[in-house]
Amino acid sequence: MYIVQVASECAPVIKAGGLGDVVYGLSRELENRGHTVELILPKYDCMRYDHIWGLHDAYRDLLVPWYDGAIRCQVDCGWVHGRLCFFIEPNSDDYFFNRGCYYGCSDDPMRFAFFSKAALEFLLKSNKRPDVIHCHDWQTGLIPVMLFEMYKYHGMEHQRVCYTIHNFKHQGIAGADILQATGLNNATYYFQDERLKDNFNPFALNYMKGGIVFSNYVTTVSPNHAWEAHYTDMGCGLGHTLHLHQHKFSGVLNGIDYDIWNPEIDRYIPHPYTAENREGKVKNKQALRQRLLLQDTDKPIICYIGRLDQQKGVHLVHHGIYYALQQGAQFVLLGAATEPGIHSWFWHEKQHLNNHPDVHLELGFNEELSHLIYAGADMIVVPSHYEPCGLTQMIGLKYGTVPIVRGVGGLVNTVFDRDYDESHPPDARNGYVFFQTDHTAIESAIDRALELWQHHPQAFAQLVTQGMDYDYSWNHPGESYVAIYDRIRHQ
Ligand SMILES: Nc1ncnc2c1ncn2[C@@H]1O[C@H](COP(=O)(O)OP(=O)(O)O[C@H]2O[C@H](CO)[C@@H](O)[C@H](O)[C@H]2O)[C@@H](O)[C@H]1O
Repeated sequence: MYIVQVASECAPVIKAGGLGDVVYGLSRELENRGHTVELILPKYDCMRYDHIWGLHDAYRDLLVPWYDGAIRCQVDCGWVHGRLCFFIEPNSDDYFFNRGCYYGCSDDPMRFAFFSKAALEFLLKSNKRPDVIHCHDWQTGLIPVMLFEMYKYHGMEHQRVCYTIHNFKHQGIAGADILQATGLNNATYYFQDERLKDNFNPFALNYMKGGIVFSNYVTTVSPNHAWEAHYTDMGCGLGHTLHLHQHKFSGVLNGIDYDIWNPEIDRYIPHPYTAENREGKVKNKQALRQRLLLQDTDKPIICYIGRLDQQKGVHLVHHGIYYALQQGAQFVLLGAATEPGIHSWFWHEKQHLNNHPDVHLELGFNEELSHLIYAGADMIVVPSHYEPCGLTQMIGLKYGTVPIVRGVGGLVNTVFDRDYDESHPPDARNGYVFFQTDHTAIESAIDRALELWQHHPQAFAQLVTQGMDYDYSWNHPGESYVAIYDRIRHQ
């Protein structure tokens, strides 16, 4: 099969969070299975060019119709750790992707509508006719809309779209001008309940809703979150739309790329280790302390790695830091906030705790450091408010870092409480789960983990082994996506 992934991120060249990991990991798995995969991405000025090999011109003078005229684009192509990627660079005064950031601009809906249009135009003009176009998140929600309303009539009638939602919170909301810009026009047609009209704001168009309505198949990134999005407020207003399209909607649990996230071969950690021999993990813990200037004591290290966002339960992360210190543990946090309020909150905490020998808060994005933290910490907290899948708990498991998670979304599908999970026998449990959002809930889960670490080291080691034995590779999800592609290809 010939599959084209269109997304706003692909790790490690463009990574703001888990979307990048998934786009890269799934693409590699599909190629390993013998399929042809290409990726279409924006050419951001701030992406990691050091991760692209052989960047060269692929298509010059791609004229992308936009409003009444056209924007001239250049498409470059190169390999990102073996994946063939096409990067779209528009030449216009809008500087869509030359902003020094991936997201966070007031015209984001316009920027990514343009990217979606350009991606389709590139496929059309370069005569690429994939069996499946796999689109991700709101940024590419307009692709199936434009494909089936416009491009289908210009030679792309056989292409099918699989649309994956990684985060229902961000849906891409725009006004009627987007219809003129993209050439979809016909406002009366698109401002219909069964098309793009936002379910709550009658004057707005919703890209993600468009993605759900027009795609041949829709997934989100875990079975439990598929249920939550359909039946609870976690669908952020799209529950009814999902209900109407339930025949083509399901949850596929993400995988982890074990070529990148694997303590046996991880090039960012000084001491490799395996589930059977974890001496390296002890040394990585020392290396982590040295790197972050933490005191060398006989204490467990609890970590948090992730975006600092309401989604991630920041108030519980914050409480977790102080509670861990109070209970005699060390704490390491690596996170970046886009919301100014959260950023300044954690920045002040960092100043406040700066001279504390048992805690380090690293505010910013640092891929290399994240590997050392996964390898050196004993436990990882993921107290999310909601979590479509969650990768950090799965990476933690692979690195023998016991997850302490809130029982929501994909966390429920991947972490099984050592003491209370009744659906798994004791030798298949791998972490700690709490459900409420108050302080007591996370405290009691941390207490249980620390108690085991401090007083029953052998049982803790056994729990680590059980976690490391789990297979959250792309193997199973890869199979599921191929089945979905096969199903829609023959429609
Ligand atoms: N400051 C930092 N420095 C270095 N690395 C950092 C970092 N902050 C985060 N990361 C890395 O980014 C990834 C984050 O994964 P998450 O599952 O938390 O994704 P996120 O919430 O962004 O995305 C959404 O998409 C993913 C993928 O579908 C879903 O798992 C998730 O639930 C959903 O919210 C991990 O690889 C982590 O190590």
